[in-house]
Amino acid sequence: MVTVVTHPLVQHKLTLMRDERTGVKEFRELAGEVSLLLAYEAMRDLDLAQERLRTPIVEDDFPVLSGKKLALVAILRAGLVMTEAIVDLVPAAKVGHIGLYRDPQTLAPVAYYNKLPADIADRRVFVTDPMLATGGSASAAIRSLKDAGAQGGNITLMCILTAPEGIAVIERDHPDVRIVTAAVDSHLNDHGYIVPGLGDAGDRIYGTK
Ligand SMILES: O=P(O)(O)OC[C@H]1O[C@H](OP(=O)(O)OP(=O)(O)O)[C@H](O)[C@@H]1O
Ligand SMILES: O=c1cc[nH]c(=O)[nH]1
Ligand SMILES: [Mg+2]
Repeated sequence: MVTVVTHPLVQHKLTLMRDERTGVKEFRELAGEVSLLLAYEAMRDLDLAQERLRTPIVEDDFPVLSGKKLALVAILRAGLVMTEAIVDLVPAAKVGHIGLYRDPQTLAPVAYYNKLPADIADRRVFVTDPMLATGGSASAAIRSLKDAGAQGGNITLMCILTAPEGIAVIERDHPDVRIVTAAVDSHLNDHGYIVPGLGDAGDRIYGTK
């Protein structure tokens, strides 16, 4: 299932990210802001329980988060900027890291790091990567989460921008995983970049080009 967050704030900030004139500092800030807004939607169905407490006025029951604990899992490098923003919203979440880069020739994901919370199987997992292009990186990351015991139904993939090709790969490989994104763009170009896209997210976040 794909959820596109059409909120005007998200769409406006995404347009600023697409603009080639947007510099590193602003791009990084925008990526964090959009991530928070995507998290607001992605976490809409978190369980609540009633807790009894006293306000300064009366005693009553009030909602608190309950149910499964959360994990945020960043696909390095670019996904880091998303988890770092979102963890402020859910400070009790544990954070995992999956290091993958996309081989520029073959576009296949190359794994170089994996550190996940030991109890990942018992958590709701929010995987972050700004870009879902061919889908190879996200599919491999979700595979390693499932190998570590996470259930597909407990995994949400959060991407700022997606391509139809990447969505098709996730729906084929991991039909039980939900995708939350700000936009589904037109297609991939011959180099596997999203069109119209926003360029190379990692390079724009870290200024490496
Ligand atoms: O869907 P795919 O075709 O796999 O492409 C998307 C991947 O490419 C980018 O990472 P990149 O390989 O540039 O690594 P980086 O984050 O370290 O820059 C992006 O952040 C995704 O992880
Ligand atoms: O358009 C794209 C595709 C893959 N990775 C990016 O950062 N951008
Ligand atoms: Mg990159």
